[in-house]
Amino acid sequence: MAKKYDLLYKLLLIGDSGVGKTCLIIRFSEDNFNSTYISTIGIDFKVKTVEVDGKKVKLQVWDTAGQERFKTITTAYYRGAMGIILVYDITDEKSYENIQNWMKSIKENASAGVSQMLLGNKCDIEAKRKVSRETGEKLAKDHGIRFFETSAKSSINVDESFLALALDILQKSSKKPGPTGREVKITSSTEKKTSKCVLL
Ligand SMILES: Nc1nc2c(ncn2[C@@H]2O[C@H](COP(=O)(O)OP(=O)(O)OP(=O)(O)O)[C@@H](O)[C@H]2O)c(=O)[nH]1
Repeated sequence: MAKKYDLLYKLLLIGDSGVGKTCLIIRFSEDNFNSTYISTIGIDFKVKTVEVDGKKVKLQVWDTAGQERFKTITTAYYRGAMGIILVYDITDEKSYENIQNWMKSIKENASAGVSQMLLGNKCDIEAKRKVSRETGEKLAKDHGIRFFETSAKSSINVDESFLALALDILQKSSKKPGPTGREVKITSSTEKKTSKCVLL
């Protein structure tokens, strides 16, 4: 029987409660969105196999509870992650300010050299925006990590961001990261989905 995947990557989403971590994972794994808010208790995961640079990569995406009371449980999962996705809500300044604390938590708990990425979610509700795109971009740039504004609701930059992180991990683990670089193969249509939010 043909092997179902070539590589298995464990990704972890962290960020304040209510920023949309669960919705981003559901959009990515099931292409679905539900506006009913059920706060995650502890930790959960979903899987999706994608194609990155000609390889079948099974992404095991771990969803953590943003609430402080679950911190001890969730930080225990940092160590096994190959990629960590930091999420804030563009309509909630506090969730953006707290990214610094989440980054500190990565330093304390994750493996050195873990690939990271910053997402400003809920970019579909521009009218309620409190954090500018430039602010998010700058923070990511200062830390040398990728940045996307996303919308789990309108399906903007969700596949693109997960695939970009998977590519980062693949390149990091590759023995021959030559100067020519490697390309991520995004098979879904990216044009119409990236209209509202800028992709770096
Ligand atoms: N407009 C809009 N609402 C969103 C988006 N993503 C999530 N939401 C809403 O935000 C609320 C919280 O979403 P969740 O995905 O449960 O948030 P979370 O970060 O997983 O929260 P915790 O599990 O408590 O850590 C829900 O009511 C969602 O419907 C988005 O892209 N746009």
